Amino acid sequence: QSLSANFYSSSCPNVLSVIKTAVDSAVTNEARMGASLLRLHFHDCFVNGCDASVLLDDASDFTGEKTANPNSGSLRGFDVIDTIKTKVEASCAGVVSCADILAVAARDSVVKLGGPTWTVLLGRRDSTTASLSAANNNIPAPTLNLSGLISSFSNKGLTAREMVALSGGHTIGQARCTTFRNRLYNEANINASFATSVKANCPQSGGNNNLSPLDTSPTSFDNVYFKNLQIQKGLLHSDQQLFNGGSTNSIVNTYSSNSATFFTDFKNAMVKMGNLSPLTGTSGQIRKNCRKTN
Ligand code: HEM
Ligand SMILES: [Ca+2]
Repeated sequence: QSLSANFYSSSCPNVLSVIKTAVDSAVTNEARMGASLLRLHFHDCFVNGCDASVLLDDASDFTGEKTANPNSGSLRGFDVIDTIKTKVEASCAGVVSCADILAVAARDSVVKLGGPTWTVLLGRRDSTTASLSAANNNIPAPTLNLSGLISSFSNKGLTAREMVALSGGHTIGQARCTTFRNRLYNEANINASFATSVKANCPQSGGNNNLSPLDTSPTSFDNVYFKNLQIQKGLLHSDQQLFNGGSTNSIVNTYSSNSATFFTDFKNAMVKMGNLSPLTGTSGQIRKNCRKTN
C-alpha cells in the first residue's frame, strides 16, 4: 500500500485539526518546540523509515533510540506528542499511528513558524521495535564533511540538492555547545566576530549543554540559514560544509536569493523523507501509547 492524504477522513475526520491545535499551542508557548518536533520526524524517518521508532522507550526485548548518540540529551518534544496522542485516542481510539502524528506535527510546526505548507500523506503504522545501532549509524553527525553528508542522504534515496534543502531545517532551533565547540576553536572558515560572540557562551571546557541558535532568526522558518552560510556564520561544521567552495555552493546561493525556491524544494523533500519505508496495511501496529508497543 502507499500513503494517502485522506487516510483518516472517515475513521478520524478531526485528527488534523486536533494535531494542529495542539502544535499551535505548544509552539506559542515555546517557539523552539516547533524545531524540536521537526527534528523528531527527521530522526524517526532516517532510522528504518518513518515508523515512530524514535518515540519508544527502552523495552525488555530492545534498547530504544532515545539513548543513541545523536539523540541522547538532545531530542525533545516527546511530551507534546504524548499530549496529542491522548487527545486523538479520546476521539478515535486505536486508529491513528504515532508515526503519522509525528509527520503532521512536523508540518504544522514549520507552518506555525512561517514556513511552507504541504499535504502530509498518511497511513503509516508504528514499529514494534527500535534500533539503537541504526540510530547511531544512520543519523548524520555534525562532524561530517560534504561528501559524508551527501552519502548519508543518498543512502536514503535523497539527492544532494534535497540534502541541502532539508538542512534548511536548521533555520529554526538551537544546538548545544558540545556539537559546535570544535568548529569555534579550530576551524578557519568561520566569521571571526561570529566565532567570538558564540564562544562567549561556549567555553573551551565546560558548558556542553549551553545553547546557540542555528541561524540568526531561530524562531522564523525563513532562508536566513542560507544567507548566514554565505558569510561563514554556519553554526555546525556540517552546516558550513554546504557552502565551503564545493558542489553545493550554487544551491545555497539559489536558496539564499530565492526563498520561494527553498520553500518549494523543502516541502517536496519533506514529503519524500516522510515516505521512507513506511509500515502499511497489516504491518506493525497502531500503538495506544507512543512510548511502548501494545
Ligand atoms: C544534514 C545533516 C544534519 C546534521 C549533521 C544535523 C545535526 C544537528 C545537530 C548536531 C543539532 C543540535 C542538536 C543538539 O545540540 O542537541 C541539530 C538540531 C536540529 N536539527 Fe539537524 N542535522 C541535520 C539535518 C537536519 C534535518 C534534515 C532536519 C529537518 C528537516 C533537521 C532539523 C533540526 C532542527 C529543527 C534542530 C533544532 C532542534 C531543537 O532546537 O530542538 N536537521 N541538528
Ligand atoms: Ca530562521
